Amino acid sequence: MSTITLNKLTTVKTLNNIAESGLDVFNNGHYAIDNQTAHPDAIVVRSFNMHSLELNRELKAIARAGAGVNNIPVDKCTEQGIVVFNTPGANANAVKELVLTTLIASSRNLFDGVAWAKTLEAEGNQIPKLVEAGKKQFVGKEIKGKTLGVIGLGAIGALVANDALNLDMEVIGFDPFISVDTAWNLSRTVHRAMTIEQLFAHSDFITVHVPLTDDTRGMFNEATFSLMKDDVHILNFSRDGLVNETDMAAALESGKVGKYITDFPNENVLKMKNVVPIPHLGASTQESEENCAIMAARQLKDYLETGNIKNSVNFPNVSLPYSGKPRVAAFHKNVPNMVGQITSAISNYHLNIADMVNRSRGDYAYTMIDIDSKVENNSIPALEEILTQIEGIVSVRFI
Ligand SMILES: NC(=O)c1ccc[n+]([C@@H]2O[C@H](COP(=O)([O-])OP(=O)(O)OC[C@H]3O[C@@H](n4cnc5c(N)ncnc54)[C@H](O)[C@@H]3O)[C@@H](O)[C@H]2O)c1
Ligand SMILES: O=C(O)CC[C@@H](O)C(=O)O
Repeated sequence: MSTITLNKLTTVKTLNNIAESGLDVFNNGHYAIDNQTAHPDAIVVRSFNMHSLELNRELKAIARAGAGVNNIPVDKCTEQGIVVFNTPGANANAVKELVLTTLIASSRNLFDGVAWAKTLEAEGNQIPKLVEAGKKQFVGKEIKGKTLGVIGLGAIGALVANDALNLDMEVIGFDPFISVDTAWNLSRTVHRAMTIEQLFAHSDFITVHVPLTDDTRGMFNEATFSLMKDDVHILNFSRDGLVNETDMAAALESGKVGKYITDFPNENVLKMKNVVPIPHLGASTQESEENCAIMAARQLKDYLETGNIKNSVNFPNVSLPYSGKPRVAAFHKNVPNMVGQITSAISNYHLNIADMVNRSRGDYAYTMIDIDSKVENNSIPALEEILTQIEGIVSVRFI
């Protein structure tokens, strides 16, 4: 259990390179960007692995400028009342463009062909003749009329599915947890696979756009490869852990998998036959980096300044219009009578409640209470102390 209060100058630490336009959001005199501090109030991160990082007592929130949060110890953050945000959809177009680019380029053996052409540099005026003689080794396949299986129809998967239809592909999608918003945006001509096995059986190309979780880890393995068409091309712009790399290496050797296009090279991947290793470039566009940084920073700033939560992966979305009245924001266990105990403690202090909101998510809940009278600065620590002593309270903040 920890008690936290907002400092005069709020310290934000960045663990990766974050676009300037995002950091500019904090440029109002109330924040200090300090990448050396061990006591940040907030962290902005991209892919930095935070699992072995100590979460300091002052830390209130972490914003992931991107989609995947498997580099963040989300459960530990929840237990400590640290809000984790991500930026849904902010880099989806960048990833979609690279998926479609590499889908076509690898089907046409473009990467191998270009690499081969460069080896001819020393051949002088023989180059055109050698090109015409050698190009037959790179004859590819068109994607028109082929079937693309899309696993995960979220922000990226839905964009890929819709645009692949416009490239005259057949598209089959699988997502048992599809959101209503995405379902509305998805073309009606995307075929719905009722099981992932159905998708495996019908696809010439498979692209995966799901988060890495305990359920999805290793979903591409010897058993699932055996359900796929021979020479299937697999595109992985999601996470390396979705693929059993030993099984993938064997499937590429045997030709069961014709090509493996992955955004996650490592020492195993680079040894594989017919692999197309891309150095994690899915979200690496100026537009996407700016979109993610600005969205992450705005969400973080809003939370620090008003307590409102939008796009958190571990706490509920909560919005209470901020009137400037003193506000108590409390994280607590999602158990009976927490709100009753918090409001009683406040009224016992002779403070009147103007407005309040309570939302729960899983085992935890968040309550914000606006107080209708001035709260003297010297009484805040005592009230904080009383609130934090309530059993089930994780953290309390006065805004
Ligand atoms: N290569 C990159 O640079 C890059 C960039 C952005 C995202 N990503 C990765 O891509 C993933 C997807 O990103 P997004 O923005 O589309 O996320 P998203 O949350 O919008 O979509 C994920 C979708 O996967 C679905 N899903 C979850 N479990 C599933 C399962 N077992 N089977 C089928 N569908 C399942 C969800 O219902 C959701 O619709 C991220 O989690 C991240 O790991 C990589
Ligand atoms: O920050 C990046 O460059 C990659 C982000 C990407 O992996 C994500 O999950 O959004």
